[in-house]
Amino acid sequence: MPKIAVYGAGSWGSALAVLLAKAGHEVALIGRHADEMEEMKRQRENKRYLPGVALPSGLLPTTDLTLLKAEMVVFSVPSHGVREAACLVRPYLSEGCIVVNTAKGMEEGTHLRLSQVLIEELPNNPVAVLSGPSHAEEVGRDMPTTVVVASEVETAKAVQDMMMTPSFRVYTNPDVIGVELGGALKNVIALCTGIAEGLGFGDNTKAALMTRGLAEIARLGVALGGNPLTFAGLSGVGDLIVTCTSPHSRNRRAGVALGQGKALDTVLREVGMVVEGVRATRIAHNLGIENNIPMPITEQAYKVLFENADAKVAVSDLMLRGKRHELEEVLEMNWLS
Ligand SMILES: NC(=O)C1=CN([C@@H]2O[C@H](COP(=O)(O)OP(=O)(O)OC[C@H]3O[C@@H](n4cnc5c(N)ncnc54)[C@H](OP(=O)(O)O)[C@@H]3O)[C@@H](O)[C@H]2O)C=CC1
Ligand SMILES: O=C(CO)COP(=O)(O)O
Repeated sequence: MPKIAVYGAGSWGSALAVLLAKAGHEVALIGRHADEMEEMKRQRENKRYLPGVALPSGLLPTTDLTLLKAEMVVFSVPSHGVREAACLVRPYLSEGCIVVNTAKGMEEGTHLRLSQVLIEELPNNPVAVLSGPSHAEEVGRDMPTTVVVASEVETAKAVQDMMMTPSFRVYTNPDVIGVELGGALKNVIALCTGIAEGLGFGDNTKAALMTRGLAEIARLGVALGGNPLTFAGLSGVGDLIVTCTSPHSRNRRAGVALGQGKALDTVLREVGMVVEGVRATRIAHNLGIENNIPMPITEQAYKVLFENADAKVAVSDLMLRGKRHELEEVLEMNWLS
């Protein structure tokens, strides 16, 4: 069985390492704190990030970077750590080893997608992206899950072969841009549906935010080169649904607390894990302006997060926007032609 290394021992890295080890691979789960990895090795559990999930015997928790010499390296560090992590692991990777990014975000400052960051830093390695509706808590417990891997065809198929199990169904899609942007931008909308929930609004409001949120994700995504149909797939609407509705979602939970009136820094401290939607809101706001793409929901999220706007006023501003045709972009931009 091929050797696989997972770099980043938070919730997602741990769940994927469990999945891959159960599939029969020899897996090194590489974290950055020796004491925590030793404890994980002793307890056979990641008590901080994935409590209640036993680590199978084929999974080695470690800080030993030499174990990155593997056939596939899965990157599971938050988006803001991806470039630093790529530089750190570079000397240890075998040439041709597939690098799979599983973080959902973009790089602040450059506005690069994370696969672009990895390609810049790891030019000798094929890079793939794994995305889709997949909470660590459920993957760690073998609950049926479907995801998508995006890259050039042969790499995507190799990742599909290595990762697919009876409870983890992996589809391929060549549209790397669409898959990555769907995964990064849904976090903004999940924060917003959480805020609506925290304000005491109901399912109509959440469905409105999800549907019109998808419209603006696709609008920006297509302008940046994504395939419109990808946004109707697992990494688009699929991940949007799970993140906006699941009790596991950190973005949704952070939104609920914000809607209840807590301050952003308090909320981030309380969640205690990465809330990618905060950075993604800043990035999407800037990308919308740069590309002249209307992003009304993102715009209001930006005001609430970074300009102290009242969330209730933000919802009301969205409701009072000028009249529009529902399928404006589809008709204007000939998406279906
Ligand atoms: N959790 C989930 O269900 C899913 C998460 N994702 C995505 O995966 C990515 C990681 O999320 P997740 O695992 O949930 O996050 P967590 O907050 O659970 O864990 C983050 C992990 O990354 C480590 N880390 C942070 N910065 C660096 C760095 N620069 N170098 C090395 N390690 C670092 C943290 O270490 P330390 O403890 O030392 O800070 C921690 O182990 C995110 O982009 C998320 O959107 C995607 C699908 C599902
Ligand atoms: O991307 C995810 C599930 O597909 C995880 O979402 P959260 O980061 O909001 O928990």
